[in-house]
Amino acid sequence: MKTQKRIGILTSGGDCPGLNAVIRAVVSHATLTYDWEVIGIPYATQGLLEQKAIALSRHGLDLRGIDPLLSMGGTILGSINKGNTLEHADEIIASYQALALDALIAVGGDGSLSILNDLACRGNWQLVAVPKTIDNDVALTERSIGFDTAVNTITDALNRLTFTAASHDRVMIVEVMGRSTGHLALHAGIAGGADVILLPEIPYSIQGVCRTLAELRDRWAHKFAIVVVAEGAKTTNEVLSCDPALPSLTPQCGIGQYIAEQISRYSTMPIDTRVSVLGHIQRGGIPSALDRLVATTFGKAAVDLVAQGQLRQMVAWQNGRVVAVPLAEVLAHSPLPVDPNGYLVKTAQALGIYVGDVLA
Ligand SMILES: Nc1ncnc2c1ncn2[C@@H]1O[C@H](COP(=O)(O)OP(=O)(O)OP(=O)(O)O)[C@@H](O)[C@H]1O
Ligand SMILES: O=P(O)(O)OC[C@H]1O[C@](O)(CO)[C@@H](O)[C@@H]1O
Ligand SMILES: [Mg+2]
Repeated sequence: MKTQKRIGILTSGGDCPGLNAVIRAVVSHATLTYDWEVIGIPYATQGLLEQKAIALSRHGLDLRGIDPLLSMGGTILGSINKGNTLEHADEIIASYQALALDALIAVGGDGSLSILNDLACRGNWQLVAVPKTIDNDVALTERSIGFDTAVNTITDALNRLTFTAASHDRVMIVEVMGRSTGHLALHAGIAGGADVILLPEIPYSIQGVCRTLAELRDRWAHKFAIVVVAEGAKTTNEVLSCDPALPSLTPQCGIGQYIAEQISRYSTMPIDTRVSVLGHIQRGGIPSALDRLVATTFGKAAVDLVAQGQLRQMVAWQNGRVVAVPLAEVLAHSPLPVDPNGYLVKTAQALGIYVGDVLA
């Protein structure tokens, strides 16, 4: 039996490919299967604060029947990863009632979901969460929307850099995103054939990096190399990853530039380095087939959770299936770090890739 509901959907945190695909799935399933009304809240908590609502319909953005949402990057609803949410918490909580919502589907990463979960607990909202983030650091799910596309983007960049590196016998240092975790660096580094992968979870030493580069050259006549460094990587000495005392670096300098300086300083042989900071290119592009699939199945499952009254749950990808997990448990274990003794790190080491100084 159908029960008329009015549900909201918002996207929060850094944008990523696949957000529009999840919006499409939620709107399709909620309207076609359940005959509910779906409204989009623009700019996450900012839109809630301002009580903004956009009516969403299954073919609302079509042009001559062509549906752009499945393959469009970014989010048509807009997103924020900063703001005055805490200051205006009471007003935001009240907006849920003012907008006459029966439930809210929040698509976000660990930061946003934690904020929204607090608001939901205080306001007794009917909240269902969908994990998205290129960082893949949301716990209890093997996949978050956007990660696969970002890994593909980085891997493509590594392929391109490999041939120019080889042509000039250079060491290419590629700085990638990930905040406090190294999932992006590790996955793309392995897939893109990196020689060195530096992660926040496994401290590195510059001696270890230089030793690897020397061995490549001396033992294998391999005169070029690819170094992938996560933006949050740390040294074994716990020193700041970016040394403001170095003349060419500003306090906000990237770790990629810092590693290049360190290689030049500590390597016993002359090494020509170049640094590429992939930046927000990693958040752009059309979603991969896998991200579209994950987004679509997550969107469908989130609507079903609302229908079943299973609230404060997050949809999750586990063992090739979509399941529901308690949001509080997810947040207690997020951001999820790379396991330094996990199979991916062991695979990288088995192939001779330097991944920092892992303690046995
Ligand atoms: N809706 C929001 N309102 C205000 N601040 C936010 C909001 N969403 C995120 N932030 C801030 O940004 C921080 C980092 O969020 P973060 O970017 O990690 O978002 P996320 O949801 O985890 O997604 P992602 O990690 O993919 O960007 C949060 O801890 C919080 O301080
Ligand atoms: O949009 P901003 O504020 O530049 O955020 C950048 C951060 O967001 C992410 O892209 C996703 O969390 C991180 O990998 C990166 O550190
Ligand atoms: Mg996050």
